[in-house]
Amino acid sequence: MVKSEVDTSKGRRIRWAWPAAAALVAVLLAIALASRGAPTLSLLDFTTKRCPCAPGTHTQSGIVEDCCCDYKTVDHLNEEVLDPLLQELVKTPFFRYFKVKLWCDCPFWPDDGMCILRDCSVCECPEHEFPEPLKRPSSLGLSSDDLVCREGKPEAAVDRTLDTKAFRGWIEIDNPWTNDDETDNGEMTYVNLQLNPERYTGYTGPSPRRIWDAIYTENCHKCDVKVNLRNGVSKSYSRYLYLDALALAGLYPAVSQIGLAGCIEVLIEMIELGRVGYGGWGEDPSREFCQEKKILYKLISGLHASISIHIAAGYLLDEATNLWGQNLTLLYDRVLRYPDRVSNLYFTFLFVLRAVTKAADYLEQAEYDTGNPEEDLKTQSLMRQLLYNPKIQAACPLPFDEAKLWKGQGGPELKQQIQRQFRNISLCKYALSCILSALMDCVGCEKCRLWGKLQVLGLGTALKILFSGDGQENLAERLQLQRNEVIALMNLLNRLSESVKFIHKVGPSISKTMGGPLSVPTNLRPLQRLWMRIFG
Ligand SMILES: Cc1cc2nc3c(=O)[nH]c(=O)nc-3n(C[C@H](O)[C@H](O)[C@H](O)COP(=O)(O)OP(=O)(O)OC[C@H]3O[C@@H](n4cnc5c(N)ncnc54)[C@H](O)[C@@H]3O)c2cc1C
Repeated sequence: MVKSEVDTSKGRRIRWAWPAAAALVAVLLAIALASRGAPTLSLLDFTTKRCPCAPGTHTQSGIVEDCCCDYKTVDHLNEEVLDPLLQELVKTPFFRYFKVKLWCDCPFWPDDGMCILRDCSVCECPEHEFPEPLKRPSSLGLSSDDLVCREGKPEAAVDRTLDTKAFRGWIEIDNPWTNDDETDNGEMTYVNLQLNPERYTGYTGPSPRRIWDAIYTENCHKCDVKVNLRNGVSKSYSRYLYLDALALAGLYPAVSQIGLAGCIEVLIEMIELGRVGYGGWGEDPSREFCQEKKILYKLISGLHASISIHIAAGYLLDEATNLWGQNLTLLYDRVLRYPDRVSNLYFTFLFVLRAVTKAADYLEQAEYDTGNPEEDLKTQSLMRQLLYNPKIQAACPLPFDEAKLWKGQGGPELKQQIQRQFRNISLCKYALSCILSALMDCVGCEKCRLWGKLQVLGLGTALKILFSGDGQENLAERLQLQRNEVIALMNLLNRLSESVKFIHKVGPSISKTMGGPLSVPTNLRPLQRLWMRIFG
């Protein structure tokens, strides 16, 4: 009897609940459909309105979070314009060689990384296969057929005394944004990237885990700057030394890193403190700091997702038969089931694309000289097609709005605040590039280290372009990029473009088979799942 009463009351509750739930669902669906049906920013909107820099959601529809283009447009542009151009571009002699220091000491902990595959090792370029003008400006140049490295060949020493002469207008000085000394030719080697695809290498376990952990936990908060003045006075500052101000004051040559353990410690010998131009020592900007930190996190997460996607796209399925193919389970487990990682990949892609288009005038004027006029003309033409592409300009003219993102509430303090924030990100950029670059020396797998270094340099270059000043004005005159930075930037864009293309192609069907993104747990009731699908 009692039981029956309970059942009855339950039944009543259910009967009551359904009409209410149905009404609720109807309302929610109407709202959801209205918001989904609402036009995303059209091409025209971009030309007439300010970029919304959408707060976005972590679903792969609508506007990419903190960016100015929607997913659909990005996929479309990538497929139609970016991917075909980039695929061609990275094959050109100019973009397929990368100068890198492969044998490095880890400044943080002894290298315990073990690489289990032959694929871990990098094919370096024998001297005779490296484009002549990169060695001697007077040489005749090689046909594209000669520019082929053969995998498995022993590393050969290359003549490294060439870059400054071969690339007029390109500056070959030590890059303060990286941990490597680019002028140290004795340690640098040239690598043909085409022969060293980024794919599965078998580098797993505690070593890469520790590096990723370090990458995610390092941030600008930990950057202490120690300043030793000539007069013997030593001062410590917590990250608020404006390194950009020092750069402007021409003090970078006097800056030397004296240690990288956990933070950046910089020894600056200055004749007089007064030489530090505008800005000087800053006050605590921590209140404005989180947005920049968020951006840096998203960039790293996007890059990490891209690396995982390349591992999944080129996986050694059967070592015995050397069978390579796609590992879609890995793709799902590491990337697709986390919508934020996918969204961070799109964010990073748009961020780097914005840097490339922002530096269009500079990149167009740069010399792409490898001594093979035919190939070099092709490189230049591909760059132009990419930099001034009407489809990109119409559909996604401002992939990421670096100025808008840090905009405050307005008023007279606005400009000052933006300037301060630019300096923060500059310092962050320094920390990011420097620490990440140093961490790359701890990557135990050579091929992973190659691509890690290239992509970190590419990210650092994008940050440098976007935040070297506070506007577009005279960027081409102000900006100075090294050849290797441009190579890294465009190859990074290509890596990201390939990743976006791959998940756009296979993502939806895999998510369907594997059960959708993690944010919608499978143990939820249908209504709860519907709610989560609509509102995240
Ligand atoms: C610089 C670098 C380059 C590498 N290149 C290669 C390569 O070319 N080929 C190769 O086979 N291996 C490469 N590896 C190793 C590879 O990235 C993985 O570390 C390895 O495959 C082990 O994967 P895992 O499943 O332990 O997760 P990992 O990818 O190592 O991830 C570690 C942890 O980070 C978090 N995480 C993972 N992805 C994201 C994301 N997108 N955003 C936020 N958090 C995330 C998760 O908590 C995860 O458990 C590289 C490693 C490094 C550090």
